Parts: sequence; structure tokens; C-alpha cells
Amino acid sequence: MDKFPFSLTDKQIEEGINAAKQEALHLKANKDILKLLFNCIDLTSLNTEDSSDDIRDFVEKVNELPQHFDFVPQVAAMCVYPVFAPVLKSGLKDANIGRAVVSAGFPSSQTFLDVKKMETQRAIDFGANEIDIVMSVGEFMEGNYEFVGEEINAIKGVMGDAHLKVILESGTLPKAEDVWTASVISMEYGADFIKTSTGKQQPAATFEAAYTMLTAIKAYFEKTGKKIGFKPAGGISTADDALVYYCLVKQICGTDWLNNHLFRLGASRLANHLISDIAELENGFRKEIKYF
Ligand SMILES: O=C[C@H](O)COP(=O)(O)O
Repeated sequence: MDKFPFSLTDKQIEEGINAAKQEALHLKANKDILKLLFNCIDLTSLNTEDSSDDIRDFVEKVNELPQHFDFVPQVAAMCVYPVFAPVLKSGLKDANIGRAVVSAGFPSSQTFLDVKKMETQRAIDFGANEIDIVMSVGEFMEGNYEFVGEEINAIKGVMGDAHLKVILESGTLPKAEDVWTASVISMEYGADFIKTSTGKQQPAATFEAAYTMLTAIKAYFEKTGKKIGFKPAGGISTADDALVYYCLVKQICGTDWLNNHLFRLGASRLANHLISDIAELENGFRKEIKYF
């Protein structure tokens, strides 16, 4: 951790967030930015009651999105439970849409490493090309950083070229310094993205965690030249919130990060709101669209 000393203050975080909120207010009517946000969505369904048929219907909606709403781009990825990896693989017509699955004992991560690896391997074999895992939060809080990192690295080791997103479950971490340390460990041991939350625990994504994680991503880039992506997830349902994350990414990491290779929004409800917002800006009147 010596290479990446934590030096953020609460004041810095608060001021950065306030600046992002101010800027976000001016971007609400910018349909190009709302479209970019839509293109950064990891469209998520992580319900206990999801079935293959549900996910097939969900995939079909994504396939048919351009016919229904030609004014929005495609989402970045779909994100589902691992058992539905084959449904994404066989159903998604656009190969550019990521096939993301949560894995490795999601959402608690409380299982054996060989099970985590096997689950991940199986999901990849069945067509997933993005894997979202939760770091072992309990071990992290005990200070067992090497254990946490090596687990991430071992899972990454079975993934081939697939992208790894490591979820910090930032709402469970008491201090900004913990969020920083978890970010650095995840990046050092193989994360392609760091992600705030599972969406299964409160608080989920927060601007405070985002500020710290993005600052860690920037510090990591300055030291190593590697660009790690950022994914806030959990509880993000409005353009207003998504825009604040967009502004934080821009403010801290810069415009290079403002695309779906380095910025994702994990969300189950945001897409409908953004479609409605963009339609309003296109047509001049408001209609709530519930497509997904
Ligand atoms: O990874 C994505 C989250 O689970 C989505 O959470 P959400 O349902 O609150 O949008």
C-alpha cells in the first residue's frame, strides 16, 4: 500500500461532489450526454425469481430496442446470474453488447475459492465475457489483504480474455481509506473495473465512494499507465444521479474515461428513465416509457 498512500480529506471529497452536482445540473438537457450514459449501462436483472424465459424476454427487448427507440444507442452489457450465461450467448444478436454475469458466490462471496473459480470458469464456458465478483469483505476488514488479492487473482486466472469487475461493496466499508485500500488491492491483483456495490446491500453506490475509487483509479494510472474502469452500481435509477457520476468521472479521471470501455452504470431501472428523458428532449413532451 506504500506505493499508493491515501491522502484524501473529507473536505476534498465534499467539495468535489458539490462541484460534480453543480455541473450535472447544467447537463440535464444535453441529450448527447444522456445517450452516452445509456450506452454505458450494464442492464441488470438479478432477481431470485428470474427464470430462463424471463431472461430470454429481457434479451429480446434489448435486441428489439433499436426498432422501438431509434434515438437511443445500445446498452453496454447485460448483467445476470451465471446460470443465464447461455441465454445471453444464444440470444443477444449484437456481439458488441457485453455478456456479464455475477459470479464467485455473489453477492456475499462467502464460499470456497475452488467453487468461485469453478463458477466463473463455467460462466465463461457458457459464453460470459464479463465477470462481476465481490471481494471477500470480511477478510478485507480483518486486514487479510494478501488473501483478498490472491483470491481475485486466482479467479482472474481462469477467465482468459474476459473482463473482471471487482465489487468492493463500498457501503460496508466504514472509512474512505478502506474504500481506497480495497480499490488499490483490486486493481493490483487483476481487476479491469472496480465496482461500488452489489445492489443487494444498503448503502449501495454513493458519490463519496465514487470519489475515492476514481481518485484511486487515477493514482493507479499515473503510477502504472494502466486504465482501470469504474462502475457505480446499486440504486442508480435517475439521469440526475447518473449525471453526477459522469461529472465525477470527468473531473477526476478525465474525458478518456467517458465511454463504456472505462465507465459503466450497473442498473436495473435507469434505462427506462433515460429513454423517457431522451424522448422528451427529442419530442418536446413528456411520456413515461416503461420498456424494460
Ligand atoms: O450490478 C447492478 C446492481 O445489482 C443493480 O442494482 P439496482 O437494481 O439497484 O439498479
